[in-house]
Amino acid sequence: MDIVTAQEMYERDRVAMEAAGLDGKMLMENAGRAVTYDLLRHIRKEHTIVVLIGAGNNGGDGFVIARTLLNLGYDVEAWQVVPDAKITGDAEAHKRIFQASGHPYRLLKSSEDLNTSLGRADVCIDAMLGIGVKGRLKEPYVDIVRLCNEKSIVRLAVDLPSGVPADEGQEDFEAFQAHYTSIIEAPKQSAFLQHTQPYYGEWSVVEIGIPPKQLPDPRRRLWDGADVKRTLPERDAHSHKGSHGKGLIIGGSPLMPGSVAMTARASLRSGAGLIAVSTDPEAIPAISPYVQEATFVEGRDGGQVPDLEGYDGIAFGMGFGRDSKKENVVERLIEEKETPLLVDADGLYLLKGFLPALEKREAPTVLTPHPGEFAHLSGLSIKEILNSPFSHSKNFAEEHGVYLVLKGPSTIITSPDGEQRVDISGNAGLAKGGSGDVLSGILLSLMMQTEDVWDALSNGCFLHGTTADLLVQDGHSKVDLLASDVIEGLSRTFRTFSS
Ligand SMILES: NC(=O)C1=CN([C@@H]2O[C@H](COP(=O)(O)OP(=O)(O)OC[C@H]3O[C@@H](n4cnc5c(N)ncnc54)[C@H](O)[C@@H]3O)[C@@H](O)[C@H]2O)[C@@H](O)CC1
Ligand SMILES: Nc1ncnc2c1ncn2[C@@H]1O[C@H](COP(=O)(O)OP(=O)(O)O)[C@@H](O)[C@H]1O
Ligand SMILES: [K+]
Repeated sequence: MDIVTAQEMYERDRVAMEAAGLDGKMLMENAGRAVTYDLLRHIRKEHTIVVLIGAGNNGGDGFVIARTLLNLGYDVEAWQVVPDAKITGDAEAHKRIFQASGHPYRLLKSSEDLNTSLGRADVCIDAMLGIGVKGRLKEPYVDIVRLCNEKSIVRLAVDLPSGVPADEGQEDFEAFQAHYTSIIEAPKQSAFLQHTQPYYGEWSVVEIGIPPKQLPDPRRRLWDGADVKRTLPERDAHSHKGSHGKGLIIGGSPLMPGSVAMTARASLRSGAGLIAVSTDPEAIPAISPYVQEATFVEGRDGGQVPDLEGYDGIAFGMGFGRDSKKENVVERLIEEKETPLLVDADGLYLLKGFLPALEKREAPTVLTPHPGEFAHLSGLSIKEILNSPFSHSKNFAEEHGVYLVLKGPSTIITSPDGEQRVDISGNAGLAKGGSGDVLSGILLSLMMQTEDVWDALSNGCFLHGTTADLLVQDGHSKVDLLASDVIEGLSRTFRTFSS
């Protein structure tokens, strides 16, 4: 499923009209009807419904929705919240159809009247503003949004909760707080950002007849379970341990042995053939009982770098420490240019001074920062990153020729040529030390089992988050879930998603 900006969405409407001959009124009818049937899942026959209709095409959708609900026999009050003169174009055409169908609407004169109406209602449908919103809401929208948000009422939004910008990069807004949003055609960037996503509530996407084959590719999409089923490699019956990758994990220290232990165990639980660990010898007794299948390699004494040859993939950094004396390891890893390399956690701090050298590497380099680590690497503030994660990730990945996995509730995975995939699996049970180490292990393992690093990373993020979701659905809670539970839960997720 594509993820679009407002501009890209307008472009889709244009393509539908010019290339396929659909006209705007037809699209609005399709949109309004599709949204109505989607919203009906949240409405009961005995409910009283208020539909709020704004000035643009989102308001036009509102007239279609109100008409469809009235035709179906629901108890609906349609409120046009702007003067008649503001309803123009396709929206005006649908207003005429609404009236010609014998349905009345109420015109907002004072918010007192609307307040009374909302006070009687069970459900409020926000068809005021969509992707056309510019800047902060003006009156009368601010007042109405506040009234709706303070009422104990089911709040459903059409396309976007009014006031929420469609695109990243805008933080100054006030908006309708939806319990559920029925998104038209494709999710907008703001459905995935920390500061705007909560306004959507739950959401899903309705199809309105725009022909997919005619559409430009935004090179930004949601990665879901169907994608995983389609791309996760099968395990060949005649395979041997060498066919599934021999991985090296460099990390851990006497005070942080657990991180590398979890990475190694997660890697093996995700199908890696062999895993070797290079760590401080003092940490080995703490690691080996937890992951008996792993071997240990020498070479961390006195700042020595282990032998890096003969591996199908290397993961570096978890629990390693940030002492700059250890930077020699980074230099050596970059030189080992033909082996895929994943860098996480402390490794990302040590890597910062060597970013320009990454372009020498021939095999893929994968960086897996959370926003704090990405801020350190990029020199941006965490706030800048959270406000515009799509563009900052893209710029960074393209500039340094790396795969960037920017972790969070919506994880954005960017390829060196700027294509993006978003994984929204996972829950706050993962907001705990160790979750990232487990993810690194899964990613290392999947990277070694396919030529397609891009799919491996996307699948790894999905399997990690989905495992946490499955564990929380049954057995665990978000409070008690541990990173090590996620490792043990992988078996169920692989059973579900492997063919
Ligand atoms: N052919 C199309 O273009 C289709 C559009 N659709 C709907 O149309 C929406 C986009 O339509 P529009 O481009 O008309 O945009 P909107 O419906 O978001 O409305 C734009 C209007 O809001 C006003 N406005 C903008 N910012 C404001 C602010 N901060 N405070 C107060 N008023 C503000 C503008 O002056 C303009 O009148 C989509 O979100 C979707 O719901 C659907 O009907 C499908 C087809
Ligand atoms: N609230 C959340 N919802 C969904 N996923 C989350 C949430 N918090 C964290 N995660 C996921 O958990 C992992 C945490 O990684 P990271 O921050 O590196 O943790 P650590 O370094 O403590 O192991 C990432 O994959 C991230 O996407
Ligand atoms: K809306």
